[in-house]
Amino acid sequence: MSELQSVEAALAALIKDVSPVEAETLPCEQAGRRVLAEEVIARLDVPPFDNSAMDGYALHHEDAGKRLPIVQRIAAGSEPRPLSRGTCARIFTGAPLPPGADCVVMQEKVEVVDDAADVPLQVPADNNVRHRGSDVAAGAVLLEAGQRLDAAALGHLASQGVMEVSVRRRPRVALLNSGDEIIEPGQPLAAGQIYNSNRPMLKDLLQRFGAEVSFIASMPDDAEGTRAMLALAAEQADVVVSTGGVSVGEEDHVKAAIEVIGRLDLWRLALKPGKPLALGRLDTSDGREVRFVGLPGNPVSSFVAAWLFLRPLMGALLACPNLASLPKLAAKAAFSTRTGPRWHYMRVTLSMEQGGITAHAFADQGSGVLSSCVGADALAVVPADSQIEPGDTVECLWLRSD
Ligand SMILES: Nc1nc2c(c(=O)[nH]1)N[C@H]1C(S)=C(S)[C@@H](COP(=O)(O)OP(=O)(O)OC[C@H]3O[C@@H](n4cnc5c(N)ncnc54)[C@H](O)[C@@H]3O)O[C@H]1N2
Ligand code: MOO
Repeated sequence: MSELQSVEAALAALIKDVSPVEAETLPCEQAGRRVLAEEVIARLDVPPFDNSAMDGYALHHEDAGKRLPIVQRIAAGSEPRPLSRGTCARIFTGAPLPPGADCVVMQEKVEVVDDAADVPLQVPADNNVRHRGSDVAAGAVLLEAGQRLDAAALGHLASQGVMEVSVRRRPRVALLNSGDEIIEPGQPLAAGQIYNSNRPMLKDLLQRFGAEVSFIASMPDDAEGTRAMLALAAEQADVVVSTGGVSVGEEDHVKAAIEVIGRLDLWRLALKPGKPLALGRLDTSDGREVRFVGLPGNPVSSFVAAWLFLRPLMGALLACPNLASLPKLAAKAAFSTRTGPRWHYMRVTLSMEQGGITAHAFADQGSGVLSSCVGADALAVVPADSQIEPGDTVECLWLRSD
């Protein structure tokens, strides 16, 4: 396993044969950000009746240009009477159109004289009318299976009177970190120690990708303790994620532990940052096989590899196509760089400039420099053994989506 593996090959190995987690039924108000396990079919036409898009006057378009007596007043929520030709109805936004009317003139364009309305000369049929079923037709697919329930999707469900939905349960992830030098915020720093930045960062990313972080622990920097903690973590979770301890030093026990108590599928990628990433599996006492992702300890390596690997892994477990890959966009580089044998995933901010999108690289792209991830809009992907000059086009992976 000395060859560097491609990101593509590693991702394919990671999600191969991953089965989606089970479905559960949840009230809609608890289902935000969850992924639909089944498609939802519309029960109702939306809007359920023809209605007015404006506060104004409803009439038949052939009565345009006349002075029309105002013969009824239709508020939202009321049931209109049929409208005779040569008359009009005062109507409000969202109120049902009366039978016999086919258009609405907004009140700003109408002169009211006594109990009659002078309407403009030309009013096309359908003017300011929202037709029954124009948004959603009953029987049509309202939302597809695999759709993440964002704000608009939740509104769409409510517009149908839907109160509960079948969604994937959140995949349970055990999050471990290695390194005796790593301590938690709240404790004073002794010489040589650093705070655990990867734990809250990875926890937040995992939750954002749809996971429940069900178990969090630190692994001791020894072989036996590392094996015991990995085995315990696997019992609690669908996926075990660790950070640190996957490189080549004799203090790096994680990869070796996986080789003893589980199986190592792949190690070392042509990826900068993130080279020593390790992928494998662990067996549990109840006969389950749990995926293992060993992220490198350098904070930036963990951050980048989480976007590249943990997000699509959650996509496979949740059967959610949007999580399978990051949105791509082409940008003009505002930087120069040269790569060696690894593909470089550079943290960039994006700006709109004449001629399109420009990518600005953070000045220090070191894998320990976490400030290069704060405020990053995208990862600019620079292939191995290549050179980028300002103005060259680079492919960027957008980090602002779910
Ligand atoms: N001789 C070699 N040394 C290294 C190689 C190599 O190929 N040959 N690879 C380097 C690369 S690339 C990376 S990336 C790192 C990854 O190593 P590990 O995954 O074993 O990570 P650690 O050694 O445990 O830690 C690396 C670095 O990150 C800090 N760290 C670790 N965990 C956390 C945490 N939870 N929060 C904040 N910071 C953390 C740790 O203190 C180290 O500074 O290996 C290179 N070495
Ligand atoms: O792969 Mo390491 O992440 O370059 O520092």
